[in-house]
Amino acid sequence: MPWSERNTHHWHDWSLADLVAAKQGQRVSLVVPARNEAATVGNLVSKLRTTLMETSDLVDELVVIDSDSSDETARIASEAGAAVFASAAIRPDLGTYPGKGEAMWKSQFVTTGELIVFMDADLTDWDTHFVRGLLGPLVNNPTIELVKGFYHRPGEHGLDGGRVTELVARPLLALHRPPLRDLIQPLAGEWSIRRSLFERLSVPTGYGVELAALVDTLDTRGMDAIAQVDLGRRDHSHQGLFDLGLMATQIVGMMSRRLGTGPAGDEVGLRQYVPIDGSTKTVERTVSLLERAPLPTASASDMVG
Ligand SMILES: O=c1ccn([C@@H]2O[C@H](COP(=O)(O)OP(=O)(O)O[C@H]3O[C@H](CO)[C@@H](O)[C@H](O)[C@H]3O)[C@@H](O)[C@H]2O)c(=O)[nH]1
Ligand SMILES: O=C(O)[C@H](O)COP(=O)(O)O
Repeated sequence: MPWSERNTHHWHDWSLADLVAAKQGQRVSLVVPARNEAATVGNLVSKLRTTLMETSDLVDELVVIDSDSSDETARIASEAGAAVFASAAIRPDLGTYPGKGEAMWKSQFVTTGELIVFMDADLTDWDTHFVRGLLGPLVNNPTIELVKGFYHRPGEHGLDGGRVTELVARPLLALHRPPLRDLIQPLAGEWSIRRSLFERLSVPTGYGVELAALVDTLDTRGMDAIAQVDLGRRDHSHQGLFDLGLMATQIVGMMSRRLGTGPAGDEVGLRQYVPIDGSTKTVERTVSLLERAPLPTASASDMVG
């Protein structure tokens, strides 16, 4: 039976009660990295808390990592019932960098669960069963170490992926890691992982984090350590194409590094051109390709370069 049949599941394959019973002895940490998500984080946290912590025992801790927000994200998340940590304030001795991957990497120092579930904070169409689905394979199958969500993305460009998924992630995987083509949403922000694996991964501080986790899990553990789960429908707030260029650069940079063809340093200069008043403005953007080293050896000067 091919991987896509063996290791593809649906969130309703497991009941909440069965999962709570099956996870016995293992703690679950739900981690939400958030940068300026005041509009959505409160509702997200309170729904997750009520359903998965108060009326059931599936999640043991719900942690929002505030990724240098300049809005009310931290206060709103805290009032909704999350434990909130500023990414920059976690282990300051290790330094601090901007980015989603950095927030996720730092979460390891303030969580205790053997099982970690990540969820984006900007979801607009979602439900708490996402967490249930992402835990199903981890709780029930000891060989599974990383679980990726996938979903229908309503109204998105007539395809089921986003713009970076279709134009960057899928082509990169086709060229360089064909087994991962079976992942329907390789960039999904909703995924879960055993702590024992996460702490051994190099973690790009920016948006390369999702694809790097997949590539490195494939390379070190094989496809049989990965599962994917149909979570139904999902929608989120969308970045403009200009900013997705930065995300794409980080993802291509992460892959180049793994192919041994990455740039010498941890930064690249992305040049973009913006039409303004009939002329073209050149915008220079510095894009970080920095990666945090696997946890046991990490220190401020111990970055992957
Ligand atoms: O510096 C940052 C940037 C973003 N975020 C949070 O990360 C999540 C996802 O960020 P977003 O900018 O909405 O990403 P998308 O454009 O939706 O990108 C998709 O693709 C990315 C690359 O794989 C993934 O990291 C995302 O989770 C996935 O939703 C949100 O909660 C953000 O608040 C941070 O915590 N720090
Ligand atoms: O998965 C992606 O490609 C990014 O999340 C962007 O998605 P979008 O094109 O739907 O905004």
